[in-house]
Amino acid sequence: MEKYKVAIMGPLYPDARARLEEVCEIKLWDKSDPIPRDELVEWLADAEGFISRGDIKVDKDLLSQAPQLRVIAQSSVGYDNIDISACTEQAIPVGNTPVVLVEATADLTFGLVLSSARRIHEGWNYVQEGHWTSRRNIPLGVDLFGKTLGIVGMGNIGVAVARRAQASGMQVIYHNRSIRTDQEQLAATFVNFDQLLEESDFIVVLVPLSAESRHLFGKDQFKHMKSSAYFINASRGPVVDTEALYEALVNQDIAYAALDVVNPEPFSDHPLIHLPNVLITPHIGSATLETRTQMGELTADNLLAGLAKQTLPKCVNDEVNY
Ligand SMILES: NC(=O)c1ccc[n+]([C@@H]2O[C@H](COP(=O)([O-])OP(=O)(O)OC[C@H]3O[C@@H](n4cnc5c(N)ncnc54)[C@H](O)[C@@H]3O)[C@@H](O)[C@H]2O)c1
Ligand SMILES: O=C(O)[C@H](O)CO
Repeated sequence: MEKYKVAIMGPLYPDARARLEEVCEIKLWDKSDPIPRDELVEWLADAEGFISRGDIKVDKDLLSQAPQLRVIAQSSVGYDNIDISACTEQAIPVGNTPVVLVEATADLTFGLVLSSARRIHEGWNYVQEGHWTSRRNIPLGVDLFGKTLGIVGMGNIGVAVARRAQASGMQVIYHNRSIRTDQEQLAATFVNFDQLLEESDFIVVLVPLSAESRHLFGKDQFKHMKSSAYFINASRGPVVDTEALYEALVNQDIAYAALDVVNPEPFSDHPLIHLPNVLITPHIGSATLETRTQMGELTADNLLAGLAKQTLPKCVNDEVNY
């Protein structure tokens, strides 16, 4: 049997790789920098399947140069880098990896809440730098118990973060596109956006990036928050206006920011990094061995289903899912 031609933006985990190699002729880009656009265009000229990556823009122009393409899969739940309507127009189903990454991402997100509130990383730096001699004088942290956590984007990961917060004795309020039908069971209260900004001691952001959510958090929103508020973003960097966040932290309009995602990524020379009231991790929400392995498997399942013109297990544009 002739093998399917596929272009894959790595990493590609060993189990998924073995399955794909059985039926696919693979071109694999496994460098951490994104593939140059002209090289990608060349790769896609005869590709039937494509595993894309969040740092690659999949737009109309790219799709128009990929005449054989019949499925795109991506190892992430977010797909803001892909023009979904252009894919739908070309009858290309797009597979993503929701659900399998929920618990790992919720752990990291709540880890940011906990680490920033209790200054865990600062404590470790203090010990490592040899300052723990007789007395400790690092800034005091704050309790989680009895505080209010506001979640913006109460989807799969938001709900899993709420469970963790409730176990620590926090009250949970949330703002979402719509009131959740299971909110009684979640023991969380829907509030409007302004109310959430005003009442939360900790704000966790977990909305997908869209035209509506781009710069959802800017100068006015930070001014609306408590000056003691902790702001945690684990969604996408552009949901926040980075310069406005920097100003809010410098002016102490808010107390602290903990970010797993920033704009731009990678992020190595912005003054935000040098503020004392910031904690940044390099977009590692789902980065555990078990979870990344499952994401790799689901991505392979989506790709293989699309190549075989079958229904994708997880499809973003269901209308073209055969
Ligand atoms: N940091 C990481 O490594 C990491 C890992 C996984 C997901 N994410 C990000 O987290 C996002 C959420 O993932 P999920 O699995 O919970 O998705 P989900 O679709 O289950 O939940 C998203 C929720 O946000 C709500 N929403 C959408 N737009 C909104 C808006 N403008 N205002 C308020 N609510 C809005 C939706 O109604 C939904 O309930 C992803 O889209 C991705 O960008 C980041
Ligand atoms: O959307 C996701 O799944 C994560 O951000 C991984 O990129």
